[in-house]
Amino acid sequence: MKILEKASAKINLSLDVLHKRDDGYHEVEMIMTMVDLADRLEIQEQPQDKITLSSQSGYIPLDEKNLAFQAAKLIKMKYQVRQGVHIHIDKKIPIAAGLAGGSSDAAATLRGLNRLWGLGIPMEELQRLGAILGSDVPFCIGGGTALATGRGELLQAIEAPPQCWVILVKPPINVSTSDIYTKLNAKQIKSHPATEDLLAAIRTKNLDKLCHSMGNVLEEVTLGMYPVVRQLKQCMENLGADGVLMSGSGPTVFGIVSKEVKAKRIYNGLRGFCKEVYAVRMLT
Ligand SMILES: C[C@@](CO)(OP(=O)(O)O)[C@H](O)COP(=O)(O)OP(=O)(O)OC[C@H]1O[C@@H](n2ccc(N)nc2=O)[C@H](O)[C@@H]1O
Ligand SMILES: Nc1ncnc2c1ncn2[C@@H]1O[C@H](COP(=O)(O)OP(=O)(O)O)[C@@H](O)[C@H]1O
Repeated sequence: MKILEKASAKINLSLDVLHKRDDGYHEVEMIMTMVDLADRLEIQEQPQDKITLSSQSGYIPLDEKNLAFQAAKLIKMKYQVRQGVHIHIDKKIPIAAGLAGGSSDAAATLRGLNRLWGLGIPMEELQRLGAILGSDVPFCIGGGTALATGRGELLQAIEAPPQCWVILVKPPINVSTSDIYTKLNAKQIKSHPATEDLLAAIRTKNLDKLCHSMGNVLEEVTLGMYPVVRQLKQCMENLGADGVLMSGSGPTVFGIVSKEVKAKRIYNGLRGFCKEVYAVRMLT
């Protein structure tokens, strides 16, 4: 049997850090949502009791380092499954981009293997398993739009934002999430995002207010280290995006617009600067 799973990219409409915890993680408050840019996973039984991976992308590990491999290993171990599986990842989400590509592949693997092996694991339990693999994995399991707290694994589902276009641009650099969090001084954050205003904007489907309430405290660190990210933000603003923000720890910058024609204009404008540009719908 072959199972197909879609692993969508996420963006952070807001990312606030409240403090650094004793376990080394940061206590966050984030509003996350999915966009229509996705990897596709084919999950298939194989006769031998082992986990194997393949991908058309030459840029992701195909061994234990891959988060999809780790997800398969975890679920096999927890539920004592003695069957093998082959996972093919059709990679479309840029890597180490702040778009949770690896986390979403891990989430899709957990969902897919739950189906393939008929394990009947409820969503909340899958999310608890996901949290072992990474802070973003629980959100990627359920998708939708959520307010995430704790280290990102505590989720409260909220309404979808109003319909809009999202233009994503990723400069040709890879950013390590761990590096960015290490360099952040949680006690000296200059400006915190207006999370309450953003929640209200989403609730009332007010796209203009949404665009003006977005914020990400990790920008301070990433923009300081990589000036190209600041330049791309400026460029996206100059091209007329209604709201512009860096996603997660970066380096992807996204712009929000309501009209397709404007999305296309910004997309074309950015293609002159960067190879990795996407114009996609927000998944509502
Ligand atoms: C920043 C965010 C925002 O959505 O996304 P990305 O930029 O990675 O997409 C996430 O919090 C990333 O989640 P994820 O990529 O799953 O991170 P994890 O594997 O759990 O952690 C990677 C490293 O980041 C740091 N980390 C992560 C989450 C958190 N709340 N506090 C932290 O300090 C820790 O140093 C950890 O070792
Ligand atoms: N399935 C996967 N897809 C992408 N990257 C992966 C995957 N598994 C492991 N990784 C590794 O995880 C790191 C972060 O990748 P990714 O999840 O794309 O970052 P981000 O969460 O910042 O978008 C990369 O160094 C990459 O090598």
